[in-house]
Amino acid sequence: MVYTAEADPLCYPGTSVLRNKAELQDADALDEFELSMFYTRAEEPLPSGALDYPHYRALHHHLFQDVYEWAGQPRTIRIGKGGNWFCYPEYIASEMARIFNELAADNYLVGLSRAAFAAKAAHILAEINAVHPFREGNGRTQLTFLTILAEHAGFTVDMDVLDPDRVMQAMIASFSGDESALAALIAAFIR
Ligand SMILES: Nc1ncnc2c1ncn2[C@@H]1O[C@H](COP(=O)(O)OP(=O)(O)OP(=O)(O)O)[C@@H](O)[C@H]1O
Repeated sequence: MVYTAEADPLCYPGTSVLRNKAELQDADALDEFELSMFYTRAEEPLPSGALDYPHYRALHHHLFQDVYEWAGQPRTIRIGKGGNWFCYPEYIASEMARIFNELAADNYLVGLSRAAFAAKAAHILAEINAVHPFREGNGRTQLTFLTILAEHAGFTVDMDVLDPDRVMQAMIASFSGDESALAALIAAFIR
């Protein structure tokens, strides 16, 4: 995913290719490697945790540990997409703590109807997306976390229902405060 970013020490000089463990300096080759390692790690048992920010970071670390030294660590530069700037790095920790406190206060969305779960999960995901804690891999960590959250709340999930383009459009709408499309997608994804 292409970002608007400040001059980025995580990239190879003069490029927008992120430094990576395989030392791939070609963007397409890195995308392919990243995707293949992501799928491999996503098939493995995921780190367990308390559905909190450390757990969220552990998920990102698990999924991207083969590709990036900084897997699981928050970004330190400002980034945005399509004209939307995400949370400034100095506020990431406090914002993520606030969001996960909200989730805990809501009993991790346990005991809700499908529609109510979907609406609240859409809100949590929209908030996490607006923070965008990592330099890369946010979307995939969001969906992995959503799966864990849904299963913890007693739903079964069908990842195949999630069309990547529709997820992205819904996520962009949520950035401007309209979480309805995201909630509808989540409602269709859980049973
Ligand atoms: N213009 C935008 N405004 C807000 N959010 C956006 C925008 N464009 C994309 N997103 C969201 O950003 C997330 C993608 O972030 P990132 O590229 O770090 O993740 P990824 O896992 O590497 O990529 P992808 O989700 O495309 O596989 C997705 O949730 C996507 O819907």
